[in-house]
Amino acid sequence: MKILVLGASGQLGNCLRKVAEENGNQDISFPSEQEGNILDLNLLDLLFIKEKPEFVINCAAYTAVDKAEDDIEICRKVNRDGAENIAKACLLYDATLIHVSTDFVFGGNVPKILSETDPAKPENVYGLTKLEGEAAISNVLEKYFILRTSWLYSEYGNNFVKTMLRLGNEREQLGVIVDQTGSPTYAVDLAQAIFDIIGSGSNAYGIYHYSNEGVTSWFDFAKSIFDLSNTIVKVNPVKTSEYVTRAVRPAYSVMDKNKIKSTFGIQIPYWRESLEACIKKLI
Ligand SMILES: NC(=O)C1=CN([C@@H]2O[C@H](COP(=O)(O)OP(=O)(O)OC[C@H]3O[C@@H](n4cnc5c(N)ncnc54)[C@H](OP(=O)(O)O)[C@@H]3O)[C@@H](O)[C@H]2O)C=CC1
Ligand SMILES: Cc1cn([C@H]2C[C@H](O)[C@@H](COP(=O)(O)OP(=O)(O)O[C@H]3O[C@@H](C)C(=O)[C@@H](O)[C@H]3O)O2)c(=O)[nH]c1=O
Repeated sequence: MKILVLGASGQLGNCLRKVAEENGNQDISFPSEQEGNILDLNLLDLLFIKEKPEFVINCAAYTAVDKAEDDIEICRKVNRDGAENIAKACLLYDATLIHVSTDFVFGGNVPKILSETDPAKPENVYGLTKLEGEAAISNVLEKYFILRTSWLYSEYGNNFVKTMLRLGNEREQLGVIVDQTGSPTYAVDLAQAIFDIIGSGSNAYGIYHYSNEGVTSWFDFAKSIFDLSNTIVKVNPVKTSEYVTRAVRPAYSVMDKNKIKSTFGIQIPYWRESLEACIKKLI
């Protein structure tokens, strides 16, 4: 089963590489951003001809949520046009696309657990362009799995866990938002779930939600990061209104995972247990 990973040098790309190595999967390629620039259709064409993938995993994205507010054009190019380019290549070469999207497609103004059929209503540029990417894929292709995930972290790349560990060692106290609720996701768990979907041989194409089990706030998440890493730092709960950011973030973005669990028989770890596993690798 030949697999091609795009956006391979990012956080999730690195986790896919690590899990593939651990699983002994060698039939997978991880081209660099130059070899696999998703904005270049000719380059994608050559890559698909060379690799002949049956599955393509798209991890490439513009993920700087605040910066995106002032950088709409490039953000949309990567998150919408890039996704569309990959879908077109998948259609042409008969590959199945696994694309990663986000809880930020939801506005999060209502404290309701969100299923795949709930209406999306993004409140920031990043979420909007990711939603446009989802639509572009479903307009072009039938054979796709879109996995919406949330609050991704791992030992690779930039993420909230690594930021907290750094700030916790630099400062005596920190303010962390207490009124945004969601579910953290260890990118290694997501990587394994992606391989499970490929391995299932299922053709139940469509949109799926995946995060770790359980619900928390950024404040409680930060407290757990410091507890599990034995970092001594005072964490002060702050309200969203007191912590000014360029982009608006959802107040409540907890996603229902029943569809992915029942369709593929995937078992999802509880967020704190996965966090512990990640912290052990980081300290
Ligand atoms: N991080 C998170 O908290 C969450 C992420 N997601 C989604 O998960 C997916 C993976 O995220 P994550 O691994 O954390 O993101 P990263 O930002 O770590 O990785 C994205 C990668 O895509 C690359 N990239 C950007 N533009 C292009 C391009 N034109 N061609 C090829 N590659 C490109 C980036 O390169 P460079 O760094 O050089 O720009 C980077 O290596 C994304 O789709 C994201 O939207 C969903 C929910 C939460
Ligand atoms: C660094 C820091 C952040 N925060 C808040 C700001 C924000 O509401 C929240 C998370 O901030 P970050 O900038 O780390 O994460 P952010 O970029 O908002 O994370 C999002 O990334 C995109 C790509 C997604 O798809 C989302 O699922 C989500 O993971 O924590 C604090 O309250 N205190 C702090 O010291």
